[in-house]
Amino acid sequence: MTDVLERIAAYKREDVAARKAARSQDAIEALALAASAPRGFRDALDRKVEETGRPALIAEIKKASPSKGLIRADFDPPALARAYEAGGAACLSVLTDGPSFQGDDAFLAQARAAVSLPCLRKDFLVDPWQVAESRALGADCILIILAMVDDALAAELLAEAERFGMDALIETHDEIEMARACALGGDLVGVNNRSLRTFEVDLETTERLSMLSPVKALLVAESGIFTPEDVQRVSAAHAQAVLVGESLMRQADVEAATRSLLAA
Ligand SMILES: O=C(O)c1ccccc1NCC(=O)[C@H](O)[C@H](O)COP(=O)(O)O
Repeated sequence: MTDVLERIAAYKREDVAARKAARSQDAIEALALAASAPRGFRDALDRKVEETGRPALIAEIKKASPSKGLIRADFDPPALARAYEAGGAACLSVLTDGPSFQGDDAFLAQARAAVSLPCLRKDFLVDPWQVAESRALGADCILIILAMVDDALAAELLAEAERFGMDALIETHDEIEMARACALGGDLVGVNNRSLRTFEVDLETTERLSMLSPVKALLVAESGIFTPEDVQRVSAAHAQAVLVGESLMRQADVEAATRSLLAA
């Protein structure tokens, strides 16, 4: 039986093939180079940690997910981006995948235009062409999910991100992926507390893997963070940033909820 990650990878490959047929590498590179300059994503996280002495927040704009269905019906990316910025987020993560997350490429540009925060394009990269596309859409950072790509493709995605002046968040979920992240040499490493195959969420994943992360990398704890105590817990395990979606997306007052989450 295929799991959700395999299903997503399969439709992404088809989608990318169609997008590449419509826009050559040269055409997408021209758009990437014409996009407004990248905002330093890792630098913004470093600055926030320095300024507050607490983990920095990557706040996610997420309408729906495969594990939870519809999360927020009243969905306005620019308003959500402004609420996150006012509440103290360091960076944004914007889901652009349509079939599984009800995302849209346009959400990224809309959210980014509303704030001065750097933005991660949260999507599933299976082809280096998507890095130039992400930059063309305005992304400051891409996501490399090691569960979805082999080492050669991960290295290509990372090199493309560097070529376009972007950051790359390298996502891991187990010891083998963390060893692969160390070998890749990126400086922004995430531990996803959610298994993207079973949807099981456990903050112990961050606790287990954090000591294995590359020394020079900033460590991001991703998924399943609902309370200030959860932030404290992953901070005690040396996470310097948290990536939070659902718990903030479900609040009526997103700005106040963001501030409360960071108040610990
Ligand atoms: O969220 C899901 O159900 C999901 C399923 C399959 C692949 C990826 C998935 N989520 C992507 C993420 O990593 C999360 O959106 C992100 O870490 C925020 O998580 P949360 O705070 O738990 O919404």
